[in-house]
Amino acid sequence: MENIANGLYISTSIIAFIGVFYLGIVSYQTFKKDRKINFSLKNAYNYFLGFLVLAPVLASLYFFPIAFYDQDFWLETKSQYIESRQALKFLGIIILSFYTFTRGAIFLPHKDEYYNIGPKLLFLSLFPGIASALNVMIISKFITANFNANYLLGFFAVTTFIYIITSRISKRVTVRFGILTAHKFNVQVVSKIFKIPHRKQEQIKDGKTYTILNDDISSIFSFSQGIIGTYTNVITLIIVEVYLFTISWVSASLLLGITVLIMGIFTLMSPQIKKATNNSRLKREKYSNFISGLIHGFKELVLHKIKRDKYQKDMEDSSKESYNASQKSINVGIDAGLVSELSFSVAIGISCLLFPLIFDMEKEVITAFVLAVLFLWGPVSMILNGIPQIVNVKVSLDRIKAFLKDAETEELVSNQISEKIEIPFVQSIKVEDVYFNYGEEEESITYGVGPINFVANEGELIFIVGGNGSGKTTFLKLLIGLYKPTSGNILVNGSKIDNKSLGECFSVIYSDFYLFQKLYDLNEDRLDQVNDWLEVLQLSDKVKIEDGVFSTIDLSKGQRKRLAILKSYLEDRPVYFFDEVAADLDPAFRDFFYNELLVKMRQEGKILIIISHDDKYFNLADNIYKMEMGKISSQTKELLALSEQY
Ligand SMILES: Nc1ncnc2c1ncn2[C@@H]1O[C@H](COP(=O)(O)OP(=O)(O)OP(=O)(O)O)[C@@H](O)[C@H]1O
Repeated sequence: MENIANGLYISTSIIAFIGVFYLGIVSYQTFKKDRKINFSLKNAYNYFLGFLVLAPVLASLYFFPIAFYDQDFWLETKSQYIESRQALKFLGIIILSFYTFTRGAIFLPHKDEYYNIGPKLLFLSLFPGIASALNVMIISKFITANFNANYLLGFFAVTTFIYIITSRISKRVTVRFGILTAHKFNVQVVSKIFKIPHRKQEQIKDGKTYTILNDDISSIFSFSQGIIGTYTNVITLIIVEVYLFTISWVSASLLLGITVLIMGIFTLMSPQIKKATNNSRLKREKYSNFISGLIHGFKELVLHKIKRDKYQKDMEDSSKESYNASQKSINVGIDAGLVSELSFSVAIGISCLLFPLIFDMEKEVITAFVLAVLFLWGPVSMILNGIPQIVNVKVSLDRIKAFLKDAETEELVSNQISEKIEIPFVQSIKVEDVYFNYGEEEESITYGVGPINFVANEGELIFIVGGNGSGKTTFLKLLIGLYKPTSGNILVNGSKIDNKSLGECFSVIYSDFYLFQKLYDLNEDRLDQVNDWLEVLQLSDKVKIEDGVFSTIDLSKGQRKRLAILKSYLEDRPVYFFDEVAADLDPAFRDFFYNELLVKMRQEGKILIIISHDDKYFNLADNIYKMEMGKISSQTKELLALSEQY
């Protein structure tokens, strides 16, 4: 009894310490203004609801000694009983205070939801673990000892109630936790993707990005779900193992040894699981590339049976390969699981059949032991199932980390140079001896452009001409900061600026542009001109702009181009770069584009750089540059008119 009282005081101190520690953190976060007061009715309801869960917990403190030690526990006058009773009452008061104060943090929510959910989850998920361990102890006590079944039944009812209620809350919070974790990773990955240098991003296959955003993040979601279950089961395992020690230390030691052994088996097998999982993810990437081809190349594929059938076959093969690889990684997990189950069965066999003979154990003890061990089977296999998931998530995290590594370097570079440069007005943009190489230097075949020297001033209209592969698009990407020059400088208003800020100066329409339904960047001052522009673009009966969103983008190619031009105009940036924009426009609208729109924009002081083959309009140009074999040269209009080689 004295031991029990001491044990209770130790538990009480631990709970009090955790409570004070948590309150310290909450106070610090409140001081740092990370938490703000929020007295809502919902919060108050949740807070008081918690007392309903707490009531049976406190009731179980009353029932526990009656059920497990002495039916007259609360009546006995012996000093040890009085001491234990006091310790138990003290524990009750501390549990009540713990809830009252720590749960009070609900009225001071943290701005990062993790801080609200995390402690709640860790705390709540303890209960189902403790409750199910207590249930085993009750049943095993019922078999082995001569106790009044009514008390045990009462206690059983209380623990079951606690189990159900806390499981329900904990599972719901777990889902929230999983969603939050997956969302957080999603946000992180997407924000990093924007920081990957464009050249690197071009080299990453679609399949990789899809797999990272789908498979890897899903595996983080599943893991965050599983890990809480594992935590609850580990609590059950620890309590029941401790209990087993009180029944038979020999058998319990064996069981503990086996548990450690099983963990060891999994640790040894985890490199194999990791290798198989990694391989399956790579196969999945390959399959995702086929999905990308199916979406983007659908028109090409669907036209001819032979193409369609061959592509479908390749896709099926890749799908099979990907699932076979997953099967391999699952198989390794299954083998590890079976070895563990076998070890567990051997442990039961030895402790139930062999040890009783050797150590002369009583039948009741064996029965209680077997019962508890059999009960443990469920939590143990759930813990074991969770281990491959841990490996799985490790693979996903490593892949995400590797994927983002390039992004980190780019972020660092841009942070060093730029400090929120805003360029409202560009007077001149100058390119000085810029070179760029596509391949790495050690590669035998590399393609590069340079030297490029180019200048454009406010209110100038400049044409870029050149044959296929001469380097026009590469020059465009260099000028707008998508590619970083291998050497040379790009100056805006005479000053060197970094790539990111360079991009801010431009509004660009690429030859393979993507039209978003929402206008993410528009100058509100220009909004009142929208209807007039839609009229001019002959789109007013097709498209409306409401709250910055096009009512539709399901239009013909030429109409979409017109919409892209409007979108670009609404962006109102100082420099415009259009790559083959007029190519899909009908003659009337092409005329409007060159003779009216560009002229109007030039009058507004914009710098206009146009990649074009429309020699008919070259007379509008202030300057014409010609690209050949990656080099650029300024040409007079007259010279170009004589030459037909662009
Ligand atoms: N992503 C890339 N990786 C490697 N080389 C590339 C890449 N893009 C272009 N190139 C090479 O760079 C050269 C210039 O290509 P670029 O796209 O700039 O030419 P272009 O003048 O725009 O051609 P086009 O009129 O056909 O669009 C070409 O020889 C091409 O093979």
